[in-house]
Formats: sequence, structure tokens, C-alpha cells
Amino acid sequence: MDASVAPLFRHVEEPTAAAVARPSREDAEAAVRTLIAWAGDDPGREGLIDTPKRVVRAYEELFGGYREDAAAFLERTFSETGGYDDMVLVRDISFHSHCEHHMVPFFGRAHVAYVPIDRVVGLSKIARIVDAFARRLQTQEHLTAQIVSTLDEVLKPRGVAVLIEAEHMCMTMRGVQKAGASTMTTQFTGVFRDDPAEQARFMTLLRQGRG
Ligand SMILES: Nc1nc2c(ncn2[C@@H]2O[C@H](COP(=O)(O)OP(=O)(O)OP(=O)(O)O)[C@@H](O)[C@H]2O)c(=O)[nH]1
Ligand SMILES: [Zn+2]
Repeated sequence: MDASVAPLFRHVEEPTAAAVARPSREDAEAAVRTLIAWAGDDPGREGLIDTPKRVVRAYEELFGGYREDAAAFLERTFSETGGYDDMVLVRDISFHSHCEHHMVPFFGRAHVAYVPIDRVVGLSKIARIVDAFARRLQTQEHLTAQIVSTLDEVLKPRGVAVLIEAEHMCMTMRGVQKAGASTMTTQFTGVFRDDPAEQARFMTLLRQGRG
């Protein structure tokens, strides 16, 4: 199939969401020229002539998550854990995303924990899942929920905990203009939801070693 008209993955864990036909690269570049003119500049001037091509290439990278199947990162698991059955926490996973309301960046760090049953997953795959969902148009809440539900549904662990802290450029560069305001979202399943002590341990480990 011609990649330029391949349907987009909307959200891989939501197969009922409508897939939209992908416009051609030329259409996307023309749209960038329109936005440059709308902003008030001349898309034909020397410094801007190649910008639509660059923007479209950058979009392929920044929104590459639509073409990734986050659940597939968890296909490979390891069972030789020496009986390890406690929390695995990957802290400070940096990410960049774009808010779906203004299409401007929000960025920060995700902290992801799970309590395995028998099998563990490669640590880098947790960071890959964060990126697969972050590289889409998002809200911070949806991003948090998607990371949790993918780990929960595929690994079926004893519990999953995700905390995301982020700064939204739509609140900093424009609109209400509150530089430095940060937003935190959390979602818990299994033991982290049902056992306050496990949830507290997750929060304590997040703070460990910080001033
Ligand atoms: N809940 C949530 N809201 C977000 C997120 N990213 C941006 N927003 C908010 O989305 C809202 C959109 O509000 P609207 O009133 O429709 O748009 P607007 O007129 O541009 O709003 P202002 O940003 O207040 O100027 C704003 O309050 C943003 O702060 C997010 O990840 N989660
Ligand atoms: Zn926004």
C-alpha cells in the first residue's frame, strides 16, 4: 500500500476509533504554506521556501506515535527473574507531546511502575510506550490513561502506577501565560489502587534521593 494514503492508527488500544485517510505529503506542505501566509509572512521568500518540507518531515517524527503499536513493545517478556515479584519503577522518563487543543508542545517526565507476575518486560520498552503515546495529539490525562491501560492489558501485572508531571506551552507562551505552572496526573490499577500502602510506597520512591 502507498504509505502516503495508509490509514493512521488513531489510538491502538481503541480500535473502534475512526481511522482517517492520510493526506498526501504535497497537501501537507501546502497546508504549511497556508499557515505561514496566515501568520503574516511570505512563504515564497528564501528563508521560508523549504520550510514546508522541513515541517512535514518534523511532523513525521513528532507525530510518529500514530504509526506505532504500543502494545507490540510488550510482546517480549523475560521469566528468569529469580522470583522477583516487587515493584519495578522507571522514574524520570522525559517526553515531548503536543496538546490536542492548540497543537503546541507540552513536555515533562513520566514515572511508570508495575508489579510483575512471573514475567518482566525490558525497561526500555516502558519508555518506548511513553513515546508511542506522547508522539500524538494528546491531553495529559489521556496520555496517562493510555500508558496505564496498555501495561495493564498486555502484561496483566498485579498493578500499574503512572505519574506524569508536565509543563504546557499553551499555558506559558499564550493564553493565561503562567510560566512554570506544572500539571500532575496519576492513575493507578490493581495493588496501587486498592492498597494505600503500595500507593504511598510508589510516591515515596519517586521522592527518594531528591532534595
Ligand atoms: N485537561 C486538560 N486540558 C488541557 C490540556 N492541554 C491543554 N488544556 C486546556 O485546554 C483548554 C482549552 O480551552 P478553550 O477555552 O477551548 O480554549 P482557549 O480559548 O484557547 O483557552 P485558553 O488556553 O484559556 O486561552 C485550555 O484550558 C487549556 O489549558 C491537557 O492536557 N489536559
Ligand atoms: Zn493547549
